[in-house]
Amino acid sequence: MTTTVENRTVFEPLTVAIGARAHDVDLSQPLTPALVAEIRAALLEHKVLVFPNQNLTPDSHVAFGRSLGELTASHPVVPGMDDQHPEIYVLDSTDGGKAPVWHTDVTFMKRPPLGSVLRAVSLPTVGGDTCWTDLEAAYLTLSEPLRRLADQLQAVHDGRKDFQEYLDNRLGGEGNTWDGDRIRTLDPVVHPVVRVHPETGRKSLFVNPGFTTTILGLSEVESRALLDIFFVAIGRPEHSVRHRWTQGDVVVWDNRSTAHYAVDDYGHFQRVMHRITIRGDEPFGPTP
Ligand SMILES: O=C(O)CCC(=O)C(=O)O
Ligand SMILES: [Fe+2]
Repeated sequence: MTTTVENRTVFEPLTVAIGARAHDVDLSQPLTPALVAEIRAALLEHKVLVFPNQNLTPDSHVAFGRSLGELTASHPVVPGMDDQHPEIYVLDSTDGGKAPVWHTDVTFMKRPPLGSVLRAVSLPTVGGDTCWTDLEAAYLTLSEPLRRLADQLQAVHDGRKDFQEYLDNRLGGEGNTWDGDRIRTLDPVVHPVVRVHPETGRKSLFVNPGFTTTILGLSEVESRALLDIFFVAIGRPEHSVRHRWTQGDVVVWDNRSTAHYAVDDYGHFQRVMHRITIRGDEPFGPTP
């Protein structure tokens, strides 16, 4: 459904499953409470909101993020942009800032972010799109018996493959403060395989090829086979939206019910994005 505020059309759906584009919204200006409420409601309905042609600075990017919720540090491990902007995570393709795999952000922590606000700062001349996919739709592609099984499972999420070396070698073992704790180790965490959205009550298939390594209580072979089945359910084009960036575009996503994939099709061109993250809560599964 298209959303209107004071007779203006604000959000136009991009697909029936996921994604909407905002019209006539200037994120550099202070937002009225009514508009903030519309953005929050649209995020629950569409999961991914595209705000084209914005003119944000690092300061106004942070200010917009704050209007949506409490911000985290840039990342548990990767330092923020500078002392003035510790919340901004700079993804620079020439310094490892690529993510060409379906993943939900920071699920290797007990409390992954609620959502993120990503801004295109410097784009390659070709390629560099980002895709988001609906994990509620992924859950619904599973057969009923498999859904019943998934509802009961828990899985291990491990960020060490991606961030341990960075933590040890580039930061001397001292990461950022996350949920009040200084990060010195990246101990794997356990989350339900099916996450219940804390605001809508809808179920998502909350595993991801980026960070989920095993399913608790299964043999290694069973765990691998079942994760493969779950991963195949994630990322169908029909459940996904792909954004072709223009400089200044801002995209907000709900990290509780989506995964995303940054397409690495621009070779050695530089691509720089700024991301801020909104603090989230501990995922919970369906009650038996
Ligand atoms: O670079 C992008 O388009 C997205 C990268 C990513 O995974 C993120 O910002 O969380
Ligand atoms: Fe990401």
